[in-house]
Amino acid sequence: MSGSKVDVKVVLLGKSYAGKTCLVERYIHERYTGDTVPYHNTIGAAFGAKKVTVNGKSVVLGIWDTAGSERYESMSRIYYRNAKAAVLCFDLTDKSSFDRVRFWIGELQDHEENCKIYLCGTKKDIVDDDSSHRSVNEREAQALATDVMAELYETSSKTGENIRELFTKVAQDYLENLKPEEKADSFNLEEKKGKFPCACKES
Ligand SMILES: Nc1nc2c(ncn2[C@@H]2O[C@H](COP(=O)(O)OP(=O)(O)OP(=O)(O)O)[C@@H](O)[C@H]2O)c(=O)[nH]1
Repeated sequence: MSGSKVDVKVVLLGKSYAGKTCLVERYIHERYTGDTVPYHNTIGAAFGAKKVTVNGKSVVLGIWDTAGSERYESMSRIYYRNAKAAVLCFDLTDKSSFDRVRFWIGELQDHEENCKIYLCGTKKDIVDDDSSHRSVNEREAQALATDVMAELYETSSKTGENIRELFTKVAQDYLENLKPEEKADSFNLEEKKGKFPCACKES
C-alpha cells in the first residue's frame, strides 16, 4: 500500500446533551449506547482516534470530545487550540443548542481562523420519526453554514446516518488543503509501518 499518513486534530464543541459523545462513540466504536446507558456529562474532554483512507491517502483523525457544560467552557479553549477542524454540534430538537453554535463560531473566528468549521445537527432519527420534534429549521441551519463557509450535516448516532460521511469529509478537506510544507511533513505509511504502533481503529 502506498500513501501518506498525517494527523488531523478535530474538536467537537456544542451545548451539553447535544450528542457529541454519542457521535464519537458511533464513529469510532460503531455503537450507540444512548438508549441503554444513562447520560453522563463529559468532564473536561475525551480523546479518540480513527484512521480514514481517502483516495489512497491514510489520515488519522484525532478527535477531542469536549464537555458541553458551560462551567467547562474555558477548558474547551485548550482543546480547540490548533485544531484543523471543529464539528459544532447542535441538537435538532433543541433550539437553544443551535443558538450556542453561534458562540462557538465567534470563538473560532477570533482565536483559530485556520480551523475549518462543520455544523452537525444531531438526533436526526427523532425528527425523522416525528417532524413536530424539530426545533431547528434546516434552511436556517444551512443559512448559517453558508454564512461561515461551513458544511452542514444532519446525523443520527442511533442509526449511524451521515456520520461516516461527515468525518470522511473532514479528512478529505484536510488533504485537499494541505500546504506544500505540510505535505513534506507527512510520511509514507508503508515505510513507517511497525515503527509507530497505532491503537486507533481503521475504517
Ligand atoms: N435519539 C437519539 N438520541 C441521541 C442521539 N445522540 C445522543 N442522544 C441522546 O442524547 C443524550 C446526550 O448525548 P451525549 O452524546 O452524551 O451528549 P454530549 O453533547 O456529549 O453532552 P456533554 O457531555 O454534557 O457535553 C444521550 O444520552 C442520548 O440519550 C441520537 O442520535 N439519537
